[in-house]
Amino acid sequence: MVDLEAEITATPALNSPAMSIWKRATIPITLKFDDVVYKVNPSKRRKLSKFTQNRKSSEDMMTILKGLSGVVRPGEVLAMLGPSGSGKTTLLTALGSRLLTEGQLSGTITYNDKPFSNPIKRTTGFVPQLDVFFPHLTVSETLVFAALLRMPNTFERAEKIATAEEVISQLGLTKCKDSVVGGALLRGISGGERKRVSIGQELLINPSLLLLDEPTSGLDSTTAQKIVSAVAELAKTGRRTVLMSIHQPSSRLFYMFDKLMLLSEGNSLYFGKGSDVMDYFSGMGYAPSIAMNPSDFLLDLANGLPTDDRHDDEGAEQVKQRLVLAYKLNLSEKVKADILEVEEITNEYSTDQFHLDSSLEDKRWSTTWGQQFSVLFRRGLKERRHHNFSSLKIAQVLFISFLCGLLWWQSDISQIQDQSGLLFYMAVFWGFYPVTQAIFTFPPERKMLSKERASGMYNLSSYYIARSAGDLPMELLLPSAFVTITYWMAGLKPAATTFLLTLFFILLNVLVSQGLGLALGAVLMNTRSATAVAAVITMSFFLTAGFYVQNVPRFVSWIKYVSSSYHTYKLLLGTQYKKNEAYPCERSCGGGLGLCLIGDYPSIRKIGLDGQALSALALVLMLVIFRLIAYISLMKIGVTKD
Ligand SMILES: Nc1ncnc2c1ncn2[C@@H]1O[C@H](COP(=O)(O)OP(=O)(O)OP(=O)(O)O)[C@@H](O)[C@H]1O
Repeated sequence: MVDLEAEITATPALNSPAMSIWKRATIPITLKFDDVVYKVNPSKRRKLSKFTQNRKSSEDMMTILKGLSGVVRPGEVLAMLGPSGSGKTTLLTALGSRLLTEGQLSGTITYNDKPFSNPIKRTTGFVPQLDVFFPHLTVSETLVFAALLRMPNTFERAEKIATAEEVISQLGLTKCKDSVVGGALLRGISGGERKRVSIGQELLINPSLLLLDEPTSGLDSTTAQKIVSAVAELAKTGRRTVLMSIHQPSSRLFYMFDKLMLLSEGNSLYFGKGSDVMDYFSGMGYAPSIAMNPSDFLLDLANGLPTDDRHDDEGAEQVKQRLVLAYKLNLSEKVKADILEVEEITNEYSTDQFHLDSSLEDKRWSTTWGQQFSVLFRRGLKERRHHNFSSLKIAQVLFISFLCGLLWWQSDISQIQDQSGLLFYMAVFWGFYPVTQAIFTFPPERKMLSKERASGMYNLSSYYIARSAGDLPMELLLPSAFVTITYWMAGLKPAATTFLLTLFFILLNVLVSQGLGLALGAVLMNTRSATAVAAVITMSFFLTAGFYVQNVPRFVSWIKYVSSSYHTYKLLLGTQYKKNEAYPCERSCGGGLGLCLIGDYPSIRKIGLDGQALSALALVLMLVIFRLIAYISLMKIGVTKD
């Protein structure tokens, strides 16, 4: 496997042909949206079945977007302004076709007069409000992996890497390119740098349509200015269509937008040229009484608080209603006419141009399954190198292995009770430890998975297999070390086949337990709840494994068959002992030592040494079922709410 850092260093510098790919959008897009209404059921939205949801009366639904219309052309930047909760993110998400299935969306949204499609998806960049990254990857690694996954195969691997390098330099990230991005628990790059990395990830695909949700929130005005002017420049020079939601732009930023949309409680109060907005409201009698930032004035208006004493007698609700009505009377027809006019103009792009460009063919993924797997596997190893090769984890397992070896030091068959205790302990320890590790696989990556799947970056199966395989070497290495140390120290049967079979069944048990942990993490997507449920399940498995209690009432005795610990324990006993083998025992009558058959040893007789193949089959079935449950649970991520 080629080392990524070496590869990055070896890539051609900025004069690579790859760097020109994002100078101009491949296909300029005219985005039109007309009468967009979005309703959600504010309560119980997750618990309702589709059937019940359909029966819900429309009064129960909350309308978040109330008939919004507009047009944004290539090279234009539309800023959506409005108070918190006015619907900016929802509209932006709807326009990026990333709304969740639980709401009801109506109206029309078209891209060059066509509905959303896979080629549009792959040429749409979406920068979410909250940046989502793998904290342990460096800036450079983050962008290179994104380039390898998102850029189509019409580009060579070296070109993809060169493009990532170019994005780094264009966005001024060279200084921090080798720093880890960081996260809640790990100090990394600054907020402004994170935002630029986030934008950079979207620039890699040379987007024709770029949607940015609050790209300046939390940044100082100079950094915000730099980011917005870079984006405006990209729109102009590359004929890109850019939409951004923005809370309260400074006056410097305000004048960079070509178009403005002012929202209030899901209603449009203004849609049109940024330069005309102040005239529009002053024409209605609303003008700032003092010199102020236009966006402050517009936000006051959207909140129903005119900064003008002529309207002191009007309540906030009255002001808002008046503005909504005025929009409907004065502007909505104009916007609709604009939409119609654009239809004719955009016909020039609306033919099958997307299909002419091989990079935009209507196939679902930009890269092959194998490439996705390889990149995701390498990315997973890099991100989790600290976790997987944690010396604490290794020390923990080594300590337990040696302790077991010492406690059972060179035991022999005369101590059959002790030996079966060790076999039981091996079954339960390796039925518990991997579960607790695997639970933490998917929940921390949920947001990332959701974001990347929504961008159509990769197939779920390539992610799933790469992710589970990434942890496997360590997951298998530790139990192998444990079995090797304990087995020989404890004096279990000194035969290579028996040792190898013992190791094989322990590893099978590890894979089953890992599957259980993956399934619990994926179903619950919450490590705390998953840990609580895992504790109950694994304890039930231990209790029913046949070591603690043998005389189980018939009506609950079936329970052992669903316990992976029972099957593993039985397989370990069957590997170690044969039914007809003798062990030294005390004679029942006459005293003294004699020989008894292992098959007659009370606890072994109860569990039985027959049916080994069935137990192995049961473990294999569990392995498949748990992993299927995990996979099916992950399928909903990216198409339902986070
Ligand atoms: N799925 C949902 N269920 C219930 N309410 C929702 C849902 N989605 C959005 N809302 C509500 O819709 C309104 C608009 O939300 P949105 O996030 O679009 O606002 P915003 O203008 O982007 O706000 P901010 O500037 O604070 O990010 C809010 O009141 C929000 O609580």
